[in-house]
Amino acid sequence: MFGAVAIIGLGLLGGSTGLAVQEYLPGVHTTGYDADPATRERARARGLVAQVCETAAEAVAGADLVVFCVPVGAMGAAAREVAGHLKPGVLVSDVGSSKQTVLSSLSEALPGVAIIPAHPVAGTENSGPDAGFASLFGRRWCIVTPPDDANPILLTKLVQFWEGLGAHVELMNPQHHDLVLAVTSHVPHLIAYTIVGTASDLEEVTQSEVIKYSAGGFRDFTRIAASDPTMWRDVFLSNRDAVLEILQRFTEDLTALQRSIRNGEGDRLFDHFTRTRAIRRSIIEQGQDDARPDFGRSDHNGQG
Ligand SMILES: NC(=O)C1=CN([C@@H]2O[C@H](COP(=O)(O)OP(=O)(O)OC[C@H]3O[C@@H](n4cnc5c(N)ncnc54)[C@H](O)[C@@H]3O)[C@@H](O)[C@H]2O)C=CC1
Ligand SMILES: O=C(O)C(=O)Cc1ccc(O)cc1
Repeated sequence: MFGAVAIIGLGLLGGSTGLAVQEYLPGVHTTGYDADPATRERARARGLVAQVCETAAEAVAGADLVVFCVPVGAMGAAAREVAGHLKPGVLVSDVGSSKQTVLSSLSEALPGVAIIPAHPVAGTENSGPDAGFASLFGRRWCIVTPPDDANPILLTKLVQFWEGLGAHVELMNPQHHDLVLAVTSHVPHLIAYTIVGTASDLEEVTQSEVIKYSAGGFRDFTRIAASDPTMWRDVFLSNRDAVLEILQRFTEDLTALQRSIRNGEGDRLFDHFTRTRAIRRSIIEQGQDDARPDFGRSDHNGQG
């Protein structure tokens, strides 16, 4: 296991990682840095890591593992700040929601350094240093995307690190990761951003009616559409090709449903909804629904 871990970016993911390491891997020393001074202050107050440093260079100086927990569009700039300050033999990783562009940004900024990106598929609509909690990763998937030439010892250590925080680990190539996450996460977020915007732009329906009568479906969309604007702007710009590919298919499928409604094709609608209901049921059977089982303590702060 790594002796010391540095976390760059102390928001939801960085804070949760720091808290989880301190709780579940107590022998591992944690340092951290965030570009925002107010976030560093909150990180100190909450004890997100053992030592909050004033520079990224100081945070990574003694680290065996450096985890970048910044928006995917900031990975390159954050990595450039630590170039030349890393310990020999260090492993650099991240938690970004897209993987191909992150791998190239980190590799460009840190030539010759071992880099193995990862994506814990765990989060909430909240962000910032007050949003993190230690059990975030419990029984959630963490997708690790090693480059072809990844050092197998460092890869094993990274897998053990995420397993130590309670995650199930799966290996995947970055390109496939980006396509899978485009359909399971990125496009669904875009759909939520769209429908909530559509409802708020309606002239015939007032804002207070939207709030008052928001039934389950719309409420769920508003939670997702409250997610961090910087993070999601970066996700869509960085995973552009896969998102556009899935959006194209989605639009075609939506048009087919639209046609069924216009033509009164009840059987087609019924068959489609029956198929999608089965998918939801198999997710629940595999224990992957949102009711997080009892990994760790009850320190989940009720968000998400
Ligand atoms: N929010 C979520 O549910 C999930 C997010 N992710 C990924 O995790 C990463 C972080 O997301 P969150 O923690 O949600 O965001 P966040 O907004 O809570 O935290 C990001 C932090 O990075 C800091 N930062 C930005 N640029 C920096 C730089 N150059 N150097 C140091 N600090 C810098 C910001 O000040 C902020 O505190 C993103 O790449 C996101 O795609 C992955 C899984 C879930
Ligand atoms: O809050 C939710 O429902 C999420 O979907 C959280 C989330 C956001 C981004 C990720 O890359 C992984 C998980």
